Amino acid sequence: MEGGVDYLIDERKKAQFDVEAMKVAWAGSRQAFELSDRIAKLVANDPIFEKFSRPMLGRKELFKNSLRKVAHAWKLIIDLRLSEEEAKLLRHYIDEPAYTDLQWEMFIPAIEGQGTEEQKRKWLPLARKMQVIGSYAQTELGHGSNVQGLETTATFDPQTDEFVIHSPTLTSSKWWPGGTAKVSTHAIVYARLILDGQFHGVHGFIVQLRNLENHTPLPGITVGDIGMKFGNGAYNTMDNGVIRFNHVHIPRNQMLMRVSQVTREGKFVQSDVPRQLLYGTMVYVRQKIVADASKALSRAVCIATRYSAVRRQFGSRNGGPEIQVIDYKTQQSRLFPLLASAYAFRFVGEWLKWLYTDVKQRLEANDFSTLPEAHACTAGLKSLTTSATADGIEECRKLCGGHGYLVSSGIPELFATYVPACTFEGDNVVMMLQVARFLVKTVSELGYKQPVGTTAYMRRVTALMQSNCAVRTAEEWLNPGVVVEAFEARSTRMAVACGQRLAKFENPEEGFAELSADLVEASLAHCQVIVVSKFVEKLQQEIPGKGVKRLLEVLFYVYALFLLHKHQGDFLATGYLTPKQASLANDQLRILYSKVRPNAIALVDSFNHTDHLLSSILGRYDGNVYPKLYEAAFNDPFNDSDIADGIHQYVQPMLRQELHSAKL
Ligand SMILES: CCCCCCCCCCCCCCCCCCC/C=C/C(=O)SCCNC(=O)CCNC(=O)[C@H](O)C(C)(C)COP(=O)(O)OP(=O)(O)OC[C@H]1O[C@@H](n2cnc3c(N)ncnc32)[C@H](O)[C@@H]1OP(=O)(O)O
Ligand SMILES: Cc1cc2nc3c(=O)[nH]c(=O)nc-3n(C[C@H](O)[C@H](O)[C@H](O)COP(=O)(O)OP(=O)(O)OC[C@H]3O[C@@H](n4cnc5c(N)ncnc54)[C@H](O)[C@@H]3O)c2cc1C
Repeated sequence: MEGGVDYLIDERKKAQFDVEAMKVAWAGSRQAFELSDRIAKLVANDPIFEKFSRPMLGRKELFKNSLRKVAHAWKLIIDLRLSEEEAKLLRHYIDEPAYTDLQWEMFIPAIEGQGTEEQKRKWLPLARKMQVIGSYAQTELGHGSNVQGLETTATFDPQTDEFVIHSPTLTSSKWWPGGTAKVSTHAIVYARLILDGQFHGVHGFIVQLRNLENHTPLPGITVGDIGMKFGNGAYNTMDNGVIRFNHVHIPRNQMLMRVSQVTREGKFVQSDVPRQLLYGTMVYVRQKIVADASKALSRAVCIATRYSAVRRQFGSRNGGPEIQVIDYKTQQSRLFPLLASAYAFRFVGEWLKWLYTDVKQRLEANDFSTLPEAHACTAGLKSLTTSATADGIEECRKLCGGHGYLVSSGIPELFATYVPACTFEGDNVVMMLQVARFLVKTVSELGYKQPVGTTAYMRRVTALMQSNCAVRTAEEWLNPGVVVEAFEARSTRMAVACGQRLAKFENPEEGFAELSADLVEASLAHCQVIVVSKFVEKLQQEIPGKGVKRLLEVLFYVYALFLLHKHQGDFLATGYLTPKQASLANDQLRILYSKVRPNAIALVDSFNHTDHLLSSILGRYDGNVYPKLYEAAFNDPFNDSDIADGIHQYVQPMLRQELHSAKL
């Protein structure tokens, strides 16, 4: 058997649900599905957006090609009058990090969230028309996570009514800002505000970097690229920059002044707006990153699932077909939880978008009450989903065996592009420690303050601490209430235990540092409660289409019981489950895998990923893997000639024993 075309045709016949309806459930609505499908096809059919050859290009060629794609995309946006939502979908399907990500997802949101009305009126139209191109320059060579430790200074000069932006040390050089090395004309630069010799915290300043006529850096600005990053292609389409400022003057009205103001006289005025709003752009982007996780994981899972149905190993008797690797229970136990996670992250991402929209509206009306919860949720879910997705993509590579290591599998580039999400917008451990602070505070207030939002379950602290799981059979695990309660009890017990241990320290900060590894685990447990509960809430909604809801229920149980199995140490140590109950959960998990099995291909088809987006021979929709792998090998430019450069010079002298006289 040369190709897997027939295998995938057979697999699609096994589906026990309406795939078209599942596509709508995945997209969120019929309208969202149609929009997304239209833009996906627009990109797939446009040769300028070809990306299969990307990993073979050198850095300069790669970058220039990326600039061309953005220019073409921008032209399409104007010609086709695409809305902002459509433009962002276009970016998703083009699938290439570029300076526009920073322009649209950080520079513009930073001005929207931290600018005054006057600043918004001036800068937003320019940015939205791409008449200025902006980036987000926060991180420095010496500090990224510790924003309060940034060293760049913005000193007010009352003589000229200007701020002087300066990099006083090597470590204060801005380091990483995407889009900055070669493209952006402006950046939001985060710097320590100095007024009359006094430090007034870190603030954002709009700084022009380049001449708008000839694109050269302005006087006092040294700027360049920080160098090649992990993987060929991948994030190297982005020009991450280094910037040094040598006493660069900017007008006073280019400090983002919604949170605090500096008057003409150089006086600092703190408004009623909490200082944390300066971090608002990161809350916005973390929410986007959560939404992005399901997209990335679903791509890897789609490739690994299709290939697992095509690939056969062992079990042949008398020359008959071998076993499809997807039928191995070990393959299922590694793959199906990732499939279920993609759906879980899709739904929690949808909810987080709602939460963010709600917070944004409140912030605009100067209601800051839900900001701590939004910060904890975005930080925690960003950490949970990106870590699981990065690990999941790598697991998908292994699920594809040796061929998964080929660039043409599509997985190496996806992995290389995706993994920095565990670090940027907040290192994942640092983010979980933020959740920990929120949890510790919630637990310490339990005696007199009702927890709300995602910690509301801790109102039942007494019951969750005292009652134990009642499951007696594997079947009894198929109850959403039972499953959610198990996660809530484990999380509450872990958080309360941390709180009790912290109370023994005289210095709370010392205690927090000492117990930080346990606190991270408690935070993860809490974030898992959120993901599991939001999946259940999704299932409580009306979900049309034959068999769709039933399959989503199966995936919910797979996701939750897989986590329970993986973290059974926590569930047992906190005393909520007995070893027997944990073992019953695992028995149920095996039954669930057999329910997923006939639907696996249809479930990944429901992501509606085009072959262009997957850019994978192993994950091709038609399953025609082997002929295409063979064809691609001989199409590789390395195979242009039978005799590679260097063979005559370095190999033949060795074969002839003439190496000592050869010119090397
Ligand atoms: C072709 C045309 C196409 C057009 C369309 C294009 C569209 C493109 C679409 C693209 C989609 C892709 C989307 C993704 C793009 C992403 C690109 C990413 C590139 C990467 C960028 C970056 O990485 S930017 C830099 C990010 N840096 C960080 O995240 C730093 C992390 N550190 C921190 O956030 C903080 O310093 C901290 C959280 C660690 C806090 O430290 P510390 O304790 O020192 O804090 P403070 O003392 O300052 O404050 C404590 C107090 O504040 C609370 N708090 C902290 N953060 C927040 C917050 N964000 N919001 C609210 N509250 C916060 C904290 O909990 C404390 O509260 P207490 O109550 O006092 O405890
Ligand atoms: C591809 C990419 C694009 C980026 N784009 C931008 C951009 O456009 N603009 C921008 O401003 N920045 C950008 N960044 C920078 C990014 O935001 C930072 O790298 C990130 O915030 C992490 O900070 P750091 O590098 O200082 O890590 P560090 O904080 O130095 O982390 C190193 C290690 O220390 C640990 N650690 C640090 N603090 C603590 C703590 N308190 N407790 C326990 N452990 C701790 C971390 O867990 C990690 O293991 C980008 C980064 C990447 C990789």
